[in-house]
Amino acid sequence: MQNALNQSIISLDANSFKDPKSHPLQLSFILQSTLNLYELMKRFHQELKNLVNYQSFNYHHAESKNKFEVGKLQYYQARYQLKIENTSLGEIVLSKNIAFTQEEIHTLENILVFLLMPLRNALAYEHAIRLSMIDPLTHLCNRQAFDMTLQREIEFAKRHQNNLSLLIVDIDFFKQINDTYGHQAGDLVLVEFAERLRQIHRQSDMIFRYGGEEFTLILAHTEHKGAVQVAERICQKTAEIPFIIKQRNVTITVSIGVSTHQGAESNQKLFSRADIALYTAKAAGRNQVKCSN
Ligand SMILES: Nc1nc2c(ncn2[C@@H]2O[C@H](COP(=O)(O)OP(=O)(O)OP(=O)(O)O)[C@@H](O)[C@H]2O)c(=O)[nH]1
Repeated sequence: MQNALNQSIISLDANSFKDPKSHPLQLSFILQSTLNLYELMKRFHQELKNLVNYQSFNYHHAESKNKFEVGKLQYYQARYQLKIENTSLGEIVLSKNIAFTQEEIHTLENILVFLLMPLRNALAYEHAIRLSMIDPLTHLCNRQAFDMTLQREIEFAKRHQNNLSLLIVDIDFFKQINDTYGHQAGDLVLVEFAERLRQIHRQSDMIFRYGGEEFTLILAHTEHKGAVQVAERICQKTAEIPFIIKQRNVTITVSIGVSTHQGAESNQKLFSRADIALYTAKAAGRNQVKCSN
C-alpha cells in the first residue's frame, strides 16, 4: 500500500500546475475567500480533482470532529497529517484502486500547501463560533444554539415525518438558593444540575441552558408519551437526590413543561406551548410535569 504519512512540510513548485485554471494565485484566492470549513474542503476537492486522479477524498479533524468525505475509501491511499507548527489541522486521505504515480504525489503535495493557511483560518473561525454557542458555566449549548437547533430539528422532523418533543425545565425557587447560600453556591447547583441532565439524557448536544435557571431539551424521534416519561424522570431524580450545598443536603425541585410538535407548527409555537405548560406546572405547586395539549 502506498502511504505518505506526516507530510507537514511540503515544497512549493508552481511548475507542477498543469491546469491553467488552477494557477497558484488563483487557487490561493479561491481557498482564501471562504471561512466556512465545508465550503473550503469542497473547493479544494474541486480544484484538486482537475489535477490528480483519485476516487475518494476524506478530511477529518479529530479535535473538532469535522469531517468531509467524498467517495468510498479504496486500497491505495495517500495520507497527509496537516500541521502548522504544532497545531494539527487534521488529516487528508485520498484513495483509488491503482497506485498513485510519483507525479501525482508531487502535484498533490504542491497543491496541499495552499490549503494550510485557509484551513487554519477556517478551523479558528469555526472554533470561535462554537465557543459563542456554549454556556461558559455549565458547558451546555446556549440559547443561540437552541434556537438554531430547534429550527433545524423541526425542519428535519417535518421532512421525514418524525416525532419531536420539547421540554422546558425550570429550577423551583432558585432565587431562594442564591439568597440563602450565595450566588457562587447557586452557580454550583446549576453546574451539578446540568451534569444530572447529561446523565439522564445521553444526547447531550440537545440539552441547552436557555438562560438563568431554565434549561431546554429537544427530544428528536420522541412522541408525546416518551417525552413525558423523560420529563417525569428528570423531575423525580432531581427531587430524590439532594444537592450538597456548603456541606448540607438540600432538596431541589424542578417544574417542566412539555410540548410535542404538531403538523406544520413553527418553532415559536412549539416553544410557546411548552412555556405555557411550564407556567401551569409552577402555578399548580411546582415539582411537577405539565403537558400542552
Ligand atoms: N447563581 C446564579 N443565579 C442565577 C443565574 N442566572 C440567574 N440566576 C438567578 O436565578 C433566580 C431566578 O429567580 P426567579 O425568576 O424569581 O425564579 P425562582 O426563584 O426560581 O422561582 P420560580 O421559578 O417561580 O420557582 C434569580 O435570583 C437570578 O438572579 C446564574 O447564572 N447563577
